[in-house]
Amino acid sequence: MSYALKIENLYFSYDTNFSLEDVNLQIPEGILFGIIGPNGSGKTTLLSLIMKFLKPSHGRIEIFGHDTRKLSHKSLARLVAYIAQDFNPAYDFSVEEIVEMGGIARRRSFFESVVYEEELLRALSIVDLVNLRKRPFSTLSGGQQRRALIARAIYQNTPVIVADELTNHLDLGQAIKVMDYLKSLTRMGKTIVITLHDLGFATKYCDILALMDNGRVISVGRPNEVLTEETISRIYKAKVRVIKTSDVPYPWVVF
Ligand SMILES: Nc1ncnc2c1ncn2[C@@H]1O[C@H](COP(=O)(O)OP(=O)(O)OP(=O)(O)O)[C@@H](O)[C@H]1O
Repeated sequence: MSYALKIENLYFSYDTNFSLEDVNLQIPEGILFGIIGPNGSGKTTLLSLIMKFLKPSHGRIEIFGHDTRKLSHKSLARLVAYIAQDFNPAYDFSVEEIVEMGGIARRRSFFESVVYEEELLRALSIVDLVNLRKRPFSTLSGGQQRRALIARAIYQNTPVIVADELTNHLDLGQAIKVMDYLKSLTRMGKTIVITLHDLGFATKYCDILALMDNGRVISVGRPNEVLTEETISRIYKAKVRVIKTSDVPYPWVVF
């Protein structure tokens, strides 16, 4: 099997008393991989280590066989596009200017300025934003802004997209749209790694889930393997029922 990401024996500590300990993950190519876990369990920290915003104290991360310690930030940006939890541009860029920012890693030099018009349109059309391309990004709704950031990641043209809580604060319809777009990208062969809080979205959309708690990955597998009543109750300290019916192909978490 071809792995997009391999994380081996990863350790990291902040100056506070939080540590990420012995994280091991193998993420196959072309899937939607969800990282779930309670607040403060270390999801964003793990993404920050993948993106080299933080340096592990021990262990290694490989992306398509490349040890990220040996990759320059530009080389990493050709393999992985990152969508952060909050994105507030300092200037009033238009939607298409925001999307074009994904092209920076593709430039041969800082001064080269090439816009791949066809690819730009394709990225915008995948997320249904072509008609809003000239609008200031700041005037879009929360859901449209997330879609523009997905378009930027598509335009960056990387095999892997990492996204932190992309559906937070979105209404149900917008959140479904965003997840549908991400799912459609896996069908184009991209590997998507996303953190999520909503277990309903996690079970419906993710091919594989990793459940984190207190800096450790405590379970990895298909949603129905990871999200058992016992595990959710223990880790989230919430009494739930997990319902499996023949007419819905994924488990329902109800409370
Ligand atoms: N820059 C930092 N310095 C010190 N401690 C930090 C820093 N960033 C995060 N932490 C701590 O590390 C722990 C894990 O935080 P992290 O943001 O990775 O969790 P998370 O699972 O993404 O949480 P949430 O679901 O609330 O976003 C928390 O206890 C947090 O307070």
